[in-house]
Amino acid sequence: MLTLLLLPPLALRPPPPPRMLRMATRRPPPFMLARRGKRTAPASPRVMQRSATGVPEIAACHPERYSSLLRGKVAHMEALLAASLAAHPGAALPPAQVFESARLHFRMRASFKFWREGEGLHYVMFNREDARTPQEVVHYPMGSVRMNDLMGALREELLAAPSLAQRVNDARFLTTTTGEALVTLTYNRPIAAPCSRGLMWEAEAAAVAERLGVSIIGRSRNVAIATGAQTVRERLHVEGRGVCEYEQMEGAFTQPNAGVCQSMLAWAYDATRGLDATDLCELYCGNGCFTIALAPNFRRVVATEVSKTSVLLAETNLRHNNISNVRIARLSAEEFAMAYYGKRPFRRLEEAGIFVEDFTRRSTPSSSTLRAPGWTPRAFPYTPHLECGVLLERRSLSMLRGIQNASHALGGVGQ
Ligand SMILES: C[S@@+](CC[C@H](N)C(=O)[O-])C[C@H]1O[C@@H](n2cnc3c(N)ncnc32)[C@H](O)[C@@H]1O
Repeated sequence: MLTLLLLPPLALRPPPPPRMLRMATRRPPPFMLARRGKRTAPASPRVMQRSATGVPEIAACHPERYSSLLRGKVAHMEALLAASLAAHPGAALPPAQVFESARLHFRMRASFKFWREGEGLHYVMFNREDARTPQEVVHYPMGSVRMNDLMGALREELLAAPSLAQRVNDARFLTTTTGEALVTLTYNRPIAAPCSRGLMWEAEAAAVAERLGVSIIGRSRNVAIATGAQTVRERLHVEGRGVCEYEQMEGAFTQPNAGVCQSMLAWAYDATRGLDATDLCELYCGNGCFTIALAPNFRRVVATEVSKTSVLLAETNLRHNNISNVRIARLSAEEFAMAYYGKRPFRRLEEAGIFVEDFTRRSTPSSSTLRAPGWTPRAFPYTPHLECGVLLERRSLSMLRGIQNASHALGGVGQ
């Protein structure tokens, strides 16, 4: 049996303080203070912080520190995995394959809040520890070049277009390596009605979208208006596998770092070569990012995903890539486990043409065809996160648990 674990990114930071402690230090809500007869101090006005470079520390890249930060993360992960495997003789950790990220302009998507100061409109971000102090982002060196170009141009357009700027809350950029871009603007006002100056959002947004060469989607309560395509098309070059194409959509998960994603897909493709008599079960398949890259290596693939939008995208992506040996079901991983272990049947599986009994009974044990087990960390540049792919050969379940425990020991996951 093949187990390809793609561990979610791990937050290499100390565990949070115990919950009780945090609750004890929290201020009581204002109504409680009023009832006790105390005065509620007015909240101090929030002031936007600017940095000389236009890049707050939270968004800063430090290319000169990248290599040592990555080495530290890999060493930390190696120590955790080695400790977990120590009780299993013969289960030595093979060397990691490490894929480095571009130092700058590696993120294909990002969102920014808007902040108003007089007539001005600014992109801002907030530190995790201080959600009240907006930090101005003039440039975003982590973001793709296309995103950075768009940020300035969109801001200028918004300042000149009253119906677009009025009560705009945030901007979400989704860009691709092919130069396509989708911009989503969210609003605290109904955008289907004219703005206070009598102008319609859709008309102004369509003109701006054309000038910027993007598609703009506006979202307000219960309404979404698109000026053009609602998806962008990404093309990833996966070494050994060729080009994989993906429709992507704002709001449905996409790998943020396209360059590292290509490396991860190439690693996973290479690690699973020679398994064409084997079936693959993929949980959390998203828009089919790994499914499409790996499908040619397997006889059949069953992929599950909980988000309806992602399932639709994955099905579209299978068609675009001419893949016919994959069935996708909208099922949570927990539901799939229930079906797999015979605890509960799910009509959604049958509707997707997946018969779990058939899948489990006819799967071919594959350990004899496996290449050397391996693992690969990939970095989230300048953050404490690390994402690992691990190829496991089934020897003992307790060893598998050891690796799972290593990830839990890191104090949770984060994206
Ligand atoms: C980090 S994304 C990874 C998606 C995909 N594997 C990729 O690499 O692009 C995790 C995905 O799991 C889905 N998800 C979250 N909780 C889930 C659950 N309990 N069961 C199944 N899917 C879930 C999310 O909708 C999301 O698409």
